[in-house]
Amino acid sequence: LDLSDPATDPFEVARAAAAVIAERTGVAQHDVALVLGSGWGQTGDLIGETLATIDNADVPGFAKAAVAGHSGVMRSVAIGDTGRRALVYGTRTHFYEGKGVRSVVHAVRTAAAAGCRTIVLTNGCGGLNPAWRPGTPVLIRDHINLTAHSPIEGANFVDLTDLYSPRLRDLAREVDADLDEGVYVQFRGPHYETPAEVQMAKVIGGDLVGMSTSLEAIAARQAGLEVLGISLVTNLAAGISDQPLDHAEVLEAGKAAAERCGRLLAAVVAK
Ligand SMILES: Nc1nc2[nH]c(I)nc2c(=O)[nH]1
Repeated sequence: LDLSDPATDPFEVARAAAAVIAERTGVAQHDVALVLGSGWGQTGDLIGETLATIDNADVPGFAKAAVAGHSGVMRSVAIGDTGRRALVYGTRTHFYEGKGVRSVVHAVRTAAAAGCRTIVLTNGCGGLNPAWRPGTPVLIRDHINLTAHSPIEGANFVDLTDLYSPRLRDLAREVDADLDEGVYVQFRGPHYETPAEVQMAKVIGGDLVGMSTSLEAIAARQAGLEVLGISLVTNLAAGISDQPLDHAEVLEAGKAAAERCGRLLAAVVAK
């Protein structure tokens, strides 16, 4: 079940992962999956009671997070008293880790194999709109994938119209009417963009720059999941303000926004 072996069927690894999740959580089906990006780490707790915690290393296809401070676990969380379950991933595999696109989207495929019909992809990102101060959550309306890669293998021409569900975006705005929307541009990373690259992103229609999410969203569409994407602007993208990027500022902004983001996630997921 080695995802890096071309002979392996990645969907078979996802089914094996879902079987471990069902066995360890005691439920055959989860309903909504959440990927918590930078700054979203603590928001999962506001969704409901954690009923099981599984170490990523115990689940086929997942690697133990190497990054200090990132939890290498996934959690089965009761969604309020709806009787439904959320599968909450505490960390994600970024494309820049060089583990291959299959690893980047494995959590998405596992969520679908575990029965989820919806996935909420969150991330931390840079904002191109100066009105979006650090700590502002922004709904993703569409994306521009600059990775030059796709998770889809073979002549499988998946349509990506309305990839970011208008229905779920409306639901989110019912919860928080002030939410703005924007186009998310995925760069490979791990370096931040130059000011010139940020201006390019702006010229081609981008509002947010990040290093995740678009490949996961494409895989989610292929798996038939309804997708909601929410970015947390943790910094102004390079060159938008004359200040250099500071990762400490990024993490600080994420923590400050956790309350608003947690309430938003909890309410959307419960609908
Ligand atoms: N590409 C890119 N990714 C990011 N992630 C975070 I947090 N901030 C940024 C940013 O400014 N650019």
